[in-house]
Amino acid sequence: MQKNLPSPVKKPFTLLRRGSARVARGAAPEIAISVRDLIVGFGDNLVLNGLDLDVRRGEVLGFVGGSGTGKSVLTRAILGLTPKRAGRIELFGSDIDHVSRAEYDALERRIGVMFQGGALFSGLTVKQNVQVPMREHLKLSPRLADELAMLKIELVGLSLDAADKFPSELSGGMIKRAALARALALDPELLFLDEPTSGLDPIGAAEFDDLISTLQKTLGLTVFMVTHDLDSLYSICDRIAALADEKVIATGPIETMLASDHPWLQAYFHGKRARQFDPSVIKRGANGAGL
Ligand SMILES: Nc1ncnc2c1ncn2[C@@H]1O[C@H](COP(=O)(O)OP(=O)(O)OP(=O)(O)O)[C@@H](O)[C@H]1O
Repeated sequence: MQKNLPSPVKKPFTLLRRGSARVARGAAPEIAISVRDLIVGFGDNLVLNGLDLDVRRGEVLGFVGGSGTGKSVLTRAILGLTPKRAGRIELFGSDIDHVSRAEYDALERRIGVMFQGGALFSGLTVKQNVQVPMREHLKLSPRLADELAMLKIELVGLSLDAADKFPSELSGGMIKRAALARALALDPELLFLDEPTSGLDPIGAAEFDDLISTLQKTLGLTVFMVTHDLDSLYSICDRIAALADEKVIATGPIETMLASDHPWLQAYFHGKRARQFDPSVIKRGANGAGL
């Protein structure tokens, strides 16, 4: 997915059209992201064709699909970075094609994005990277900006002396944590994670999964996570959505994926590199039942 993602991070929503429709008011919608009949293509290459997807508030949704099927394109379309040909995308109940400038700014502040590879600004320290979204959206004194950045750095499990290091001085795992700290800079409700465990060794990947899971629970986050990591899908995802044939072909808990007879899901979840089904590692709901 990295090939199409900006580096360093490009501002999400830059392609949003700013109309005049009002943001839905009243009770908070249960659906954080709603996508309907989405069509995205490049020339003759139709990548997404009639895609529907809901991401519920407070869930971790794992988004899977073969290489080149359009996971990145969907993520970028939701973030307003890739234009669509047709369809409707709502964030927190607001149609992103019809929000005013003020509503757009407010939406942007509710979202954090961790791009694959981190997409940190190489000329800025970790602390300065974390402060980039704060500078864009908040009017903070330097002292408060420093204190807040240090809090985020601590939150993701980095030692405080990492704050003054440049990305080139960090390990792969530290870069991911720094990128996560930046994604959390504005206390978002919705977090986009792009292959967060790729490139980590199994222990580092498991630790990162635990971190995401802990943060999601303690901060009440909704998480949209593109991943190829079966361990993440089993252990931290409430539901999984699978992309194939230009659409979401299945959504549901891991059991739904395991039971599907779609050839791609069969190959992915039961193929040579799949793991043995172990119910004890599946994420459990509050009542102890599988979700
Ligand atoms: N800006 C673009 N211009 C032209 N084609 C594009 C563009 N962005 C993506 N594509 C095409 O869209 C298709 C889907 O690409 P995408 O990067 O979304 O796949 P992916 O599912 O994220 O793959 P991977 O798992 O390998 O990262 C590919 O055929 C890709 O070449």
